[in-house]
Amino acid sequence: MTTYDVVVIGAGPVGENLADRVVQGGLSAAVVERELVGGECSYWACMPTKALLRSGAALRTARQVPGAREAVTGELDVAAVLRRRDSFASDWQDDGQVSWLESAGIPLHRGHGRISAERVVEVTGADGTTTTLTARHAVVVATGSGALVPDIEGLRDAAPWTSRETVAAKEVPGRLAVIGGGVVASEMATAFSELGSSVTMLARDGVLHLAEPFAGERVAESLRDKGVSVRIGAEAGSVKRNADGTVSLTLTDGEQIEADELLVAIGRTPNIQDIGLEAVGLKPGAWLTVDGTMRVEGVEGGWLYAAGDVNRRVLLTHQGKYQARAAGDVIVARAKGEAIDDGEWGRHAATADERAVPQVVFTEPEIASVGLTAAAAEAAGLRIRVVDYDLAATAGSQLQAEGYQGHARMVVDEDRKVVVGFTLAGPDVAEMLHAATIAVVGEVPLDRLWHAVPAFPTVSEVWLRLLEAYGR
Ligand SMILES: Cc1cc2nc3c(=O)[nH]c(=O)nc-3n(C[C@H](O)[C@H](O)[C@H](O)COP(=O)(O)OP(=O)(O)OC[C@H]3O[C@@H](n4cnc5c(N)ncnc54)[C@H](O)[C@@H]3O)c2cc1C
Ligand SMILES: NC(=O)c1ccc[n+]([C@@H]2O[C@H](COP(=O)([O-])OP(=O)(O)OC[C@H]3O[C@@H](n4cnc5c(N)ncnc54)[C@H](O)[C@@H]3O)[C@@H](O)[C@H]2O)c1
Repeated sequence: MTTYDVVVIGAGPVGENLADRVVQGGLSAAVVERELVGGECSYWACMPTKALLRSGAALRTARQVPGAREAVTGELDVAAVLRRRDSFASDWQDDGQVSWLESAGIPLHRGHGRISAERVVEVTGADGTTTTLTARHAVVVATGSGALVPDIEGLRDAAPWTSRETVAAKEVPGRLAVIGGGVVASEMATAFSELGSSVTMLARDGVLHLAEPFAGERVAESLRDKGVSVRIGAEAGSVKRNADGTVSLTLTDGEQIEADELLVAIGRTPNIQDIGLEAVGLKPGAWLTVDGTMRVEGVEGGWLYAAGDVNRRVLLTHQGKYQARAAGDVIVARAKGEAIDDGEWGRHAATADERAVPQVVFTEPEIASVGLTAAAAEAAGLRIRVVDYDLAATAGSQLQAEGYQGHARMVVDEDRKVVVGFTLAGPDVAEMLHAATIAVVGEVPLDRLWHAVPAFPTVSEVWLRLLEAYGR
C-alpha cells in the first residue's frame, strides 16, 4: 500500500498539469498511466496533427507572395512531412515526459487504474501485478476520451481508421473516405488531400456546423478546391472491407463509394471502461458530471474529481489544463482548510469553460473562435448585434499575401456593450485569437476597446474596422 495526498488516474496533459499544481501547492501527488505519459494530445492528436498540416500551410503561404513564390518550385515532400510528424509525436516514446514528471516530483505508476473503494486506486501493470494506492485527500479521474465508432452495419468489422491510425499513418492512402464533418474530419481531409490522397468526406450535418456559418462554408469551399468530394447531408448506411483490403461504403441513398481507407471522426466517448465507477455508486458508461470545482457529482464525501475530456465540459487540451489548474488548487485549498473561491471567475472555478472557450481549427482557412457564435448567443437569450468585416480589406492582409481571403465576425451583447463572441477565418489567424479571448474574458467595454489601437500595418487592424462598423 502506497499513500499520497492525491492520486490522479491518467497522465495526459490534464492529469500531468493537475498533479503538478497539487505538488506546487505543497501536497504529494502520483499519476497512474496505462499507455504513454502525455496522453492523446502529444502522440495522436494536437501535436502530430498540426505537424501534418503545417508544411502544406507554409507552402501555400509562400506561393501567395511574389518573390517567394518563384523560389518554391517543387511539391510537398510527403516523406519529410511524415518524419516531422514522427518527431512531434516523439516517435511514440514518452521518455521526455517521464523525465519531466521526475523533475516535478511526481511518482508515476504504470498500469491500468481502477477505483476499488473510497480514495483507493488499484493499478494493474502490464505483467498483471497489482499495486494499491491510497489518497489522503482526493482521487482525480483524468482518463480522457477515445474515438466514438457508430453502429453502422459492417463498420466495426471493417476495422476503420480512427483519428489515432490516421494521425500515425505510415503511408498516405490513395483514396481516403471520411465519415464526419467536424474538427477532426475537416483537419484530416485538409492534411491528407494536401499529402496526395483523393478524399471523400461524408459530412452528414455539414462542415464545422457548430461554428459561424461562414467558417464551415469557407472550409468546404477550400476542400473542394483541393479536390475533396465534400458530401453534405450524405450518410453511410453500411461498410465492407473487401478481400483486397479496400473499403466499400454504401450510402443511405444507395450510392457506392470505394476507398483504400476509411476514417471515422464523429466525436468522442469517455475513457471510463473498467475504472471502478460502480464501486463508488456511479453509473458506468456515462461521461462524469462535475460541479464548478471539478468534483464529481453524486459521490459521498466529495473526494472524487474529474478533469479534462472525461467530464465533457470542453474537449480541448488548453481548457482541460485550465480545469486542472482550478481543480489542483481547490484540492489543495480544501486539504488545508482554506477558503474556496468558486464564484464566477474565481480561482477555483473554470468559468471560461462556459463563456470564453478559444479554439483554432487548422484548416484552410484557419478558423479561430472564442465565446459564442451569433446563433448560440441568440439561443442563450442575449440581445446581440453582429458585426462582420472582410479581412482582405486591411492593409496588413494585402501585404501578407496576394489574393488574401479572410473574414471576421464580432458578436456584441447590446445590453452590456461587450464582445461575447469572435470568429476569424483566414491564413494564420490563429495567432490573432488571443486578443479576442482577452476582450471576451475581460468583458472590455466597447468604449474602452477604441483605446486598444492595433499596430499598422497588421491584420489585427480588423479590430478598428469592426469598431468603426459598429459605430461610436
Ligand atoms: C485528432 C485530434 C486532434 C486534436 N487536436 C487538438 C488541438 O489542436 N488542440 C486542442 O486543444 N485539442 C485538440 N484535441 C483534443 C485533445 O487531444 C484533448 O482535449 C486532450 O488530449 C484531453 O486531455 P486529457 O488529459 O483529458 O485526456 P487524454 O489526452 O486522452 O489523456 C488521458 C490519459 O489517461 C490514460 N488513461 C485512460 N484510462 C486510464 C486508466 N484506467 N488507467 C490509467 N491510465 C488511463 C490514457 O492512456 C491517456 O494517456 C484533438 C483531439 C483529436 C482526437
Ligand atoms: N484543432 C482543434 O482544436 C481540434 C482538432 C481535432 C479535434 N479536436 C477536438 O476533438 C473532439 C473530437 O473531434 P471530432 O471531429 O471527432 O468531433 P466533432 O464533435 O467536432 O465532430 C463530429 C462530427 O460528426 C458528425 N456526426 C455525429 N454523429 C454522426 C454519425 N452517426 N454519422 C455521421 N456524422 C456524424 C457531427 O455532425 C459532427 O460534424 C472535438 O471536441 C474537438 O474539439 C480539436
